Amino acid sequence: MATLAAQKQHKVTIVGSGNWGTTMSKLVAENVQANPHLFQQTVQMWVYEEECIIPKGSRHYDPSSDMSTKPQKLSHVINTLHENIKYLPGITLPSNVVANPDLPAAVKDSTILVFVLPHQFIPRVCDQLVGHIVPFARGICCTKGVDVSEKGIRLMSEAIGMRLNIYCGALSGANIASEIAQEKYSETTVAYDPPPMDSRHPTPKVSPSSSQVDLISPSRVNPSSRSAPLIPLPSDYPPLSRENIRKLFHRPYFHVRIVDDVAGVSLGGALKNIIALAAGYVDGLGWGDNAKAAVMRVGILEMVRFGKAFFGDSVKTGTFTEESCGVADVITSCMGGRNFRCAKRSIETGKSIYEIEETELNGQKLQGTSTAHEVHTFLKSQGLEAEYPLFTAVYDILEGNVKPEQIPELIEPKD
Ligand SMILES: NC(=O)C1=CN([C@@H]2O[C@H](COP(=O)(O)OP(=O)(O)OC[C@H]3O[C@@H](n4cnc5c(N)ncnc54)[C@H](O)[C@@H]3O)[C@@H](O)[C@H]2O)C=CC1
Ligand SMILES: O=C(CO)COP(=O)(O)O
Repeated sequence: MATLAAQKQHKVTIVGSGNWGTTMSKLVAENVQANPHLFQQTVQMWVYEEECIIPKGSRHYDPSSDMSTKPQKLSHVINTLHENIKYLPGITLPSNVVANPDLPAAVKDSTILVFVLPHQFIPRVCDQLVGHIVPFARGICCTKGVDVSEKGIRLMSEAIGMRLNIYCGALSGANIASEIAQEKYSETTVAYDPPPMDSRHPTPKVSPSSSQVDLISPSRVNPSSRSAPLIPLPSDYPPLSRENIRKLFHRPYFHVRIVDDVAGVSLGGALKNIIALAAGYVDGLGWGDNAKAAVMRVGILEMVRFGKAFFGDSVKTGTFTEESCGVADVITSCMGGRNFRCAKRSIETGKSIYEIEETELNGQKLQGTSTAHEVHTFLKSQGLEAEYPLFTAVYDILEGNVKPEQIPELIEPKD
């Protein structure tokens, strides 16, 4: 009788440890415990190291302890208290989450890399990963943003995949981290559609003329241009099928739907942050829910138009309208997200949104402000700013070119 090859387990590293990164570490760590045949039991969480001190309001505050009186390394505090007191206070992490400030050590031998960094840090962190990951690793990008350069626009999952020469899917949804950390029900969308290529299948051919990130279509970086063919997953690992990826993320309180539209999922997460800023502005003006609904409506139309215009047939309209990563994320982000709250506060206080981010977010980062700039840079390069009046209005408000009070006239269709 034939014996089955000994199966290895996948090692998972969460690259990031902010508000969402720490929440992802918690739920992934719960799932690896539930699936020991698929996943190694320790989940590494890479921490961008900094010093912190336990604040007075914390349940861990103890004036007789060094941690409450002298600055300590954040990774040490997380591993000692099993709590990220800075970015996810009040939530106990499973003991199999190990905070690690050493990036190469954190990703060593990991076959699954879950990227949860603010998008501005992705390129640099990926550059630091080159040569330190196994070549057959797979990525899932939970970061919300886009990557714009003089070469064009690409998804963060593409930016990761092309820099590291790995397949990278995306996870995005109506997912305010603090609610999920408290195990309140939510849904998410995972875009995962890898080429059929474990060692039982041939590696897909890549055109020899492809020249990595330099190859661009008229409007965007060509996602299929890679420096080398993808490396198949060795057959002694469990397959990284959709079902097994679902097992990594699905929890009773975090319901996963898997689709194949990486562009739609990624763009929903990135562009809703611009819409949330607009919603924050009109709410800060005291204009009420109808005004908020109006900017959400226009923003959703621009989101779909943007996807179709620049990502073509790879984007499905239904991803925006039917999945958590689309309209649902716009709604939750325009009710309670950080971009919404900070834009609103900036109107209420008369301070710039950058000052609000600096003084009120305790190190957490907004993604909408830089995304508005990046999307504007890209649209301008295409001469298409006027086709996206809400995205353009948010950019112009951030730049001080127009006032939030002008939003209604700015988004009114022009004959
Ligand atoms: N917080 C949320 O509710 C959700 C966030 N997201 C997305 O997840 C991504 C990550 O956000 P969060 O985890 O919330 O982060 P965060 O905004 O809470 O924290 C900022 C993180 O950036 C790190 N950092 C600071 N400087 C750095 C540097 N130079 N290099 C690398 N890292 C540095 C900090 O250590 C911290 O971990 C973003 O794209 C965000 O849009 C997605 C869904 C929900
Ligand atoms: O992406 C989010 C909810 O899905 C969180 O949005 P903020 O970054 O605006 O808090």
